[in-house]
Amino acid sequence: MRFDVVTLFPAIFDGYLTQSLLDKAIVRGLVEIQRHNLRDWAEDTPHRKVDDRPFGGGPGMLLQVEPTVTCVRDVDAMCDVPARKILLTPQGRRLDQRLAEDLATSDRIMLMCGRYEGFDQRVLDILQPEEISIGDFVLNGGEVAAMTIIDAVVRLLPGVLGDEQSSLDDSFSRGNRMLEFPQYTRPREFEGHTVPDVLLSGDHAAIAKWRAEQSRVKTIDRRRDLLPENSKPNHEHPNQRS
Ligand SMILES: Nc1cc(-c2cccs2)n[nH]1
Repeated sequence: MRFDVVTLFPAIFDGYLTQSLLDKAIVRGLVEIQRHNLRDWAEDTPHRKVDDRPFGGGPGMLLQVEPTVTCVRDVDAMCDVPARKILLTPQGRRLDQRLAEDLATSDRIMLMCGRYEGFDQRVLDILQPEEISIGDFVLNGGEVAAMTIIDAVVRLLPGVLGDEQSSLDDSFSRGNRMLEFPQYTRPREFEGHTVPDVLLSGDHAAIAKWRAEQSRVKTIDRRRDLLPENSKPNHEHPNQRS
């Protein structure tokens, strides 16, 4: 899979691209990430200006339609595979695991990272990108949202996670809608906090049963909305926080 990131701040991605899982996936040729600085498409070369004040007044600046549309078209044409265009915005469809799994089936994704007050509306009208939000909060720019999408998608690509780290059993993966059961590792006791005996028993059936119950209780307690209608308890669970 290839990602093309359109951004005013390509350097923001420097450290992120060298983090181990992503770096290994790139080195192994499982993913390619290209950055494109929107300022390279500025008409006004001395100042490389790509933003301007909004018509009708109002705070802040908008990213102008001409450099943005020209940049996206040029980047799209850089490789034969057409890019699935995604614009990061708080107004977009909320990212969830199902959308991440859908994105992971794409051969090429272009991530358009806005700044300031966003893009001139004609960028959306002309390019018709998919608008995606990573949550109901406002960031200073789309770059963090873009990294979130890259992170959630790359780990789903075949071969990226070894079998022992498979994403198949993740919370939310492939329709799984239960929260994770508690996990423990050595030491067996720390400051009086011990590991549940069942996990030390070697009884795999009992362990699986315990883990399933722990997931169910935690999901009821924290994310009852994830449970299918027919399995929602109609009483307050003893662990239910008030
Ligand atoms: N979910 C989300 C996206 C964003 C931004 C994208 C671009 C500028 S701010 N904030 N929150």
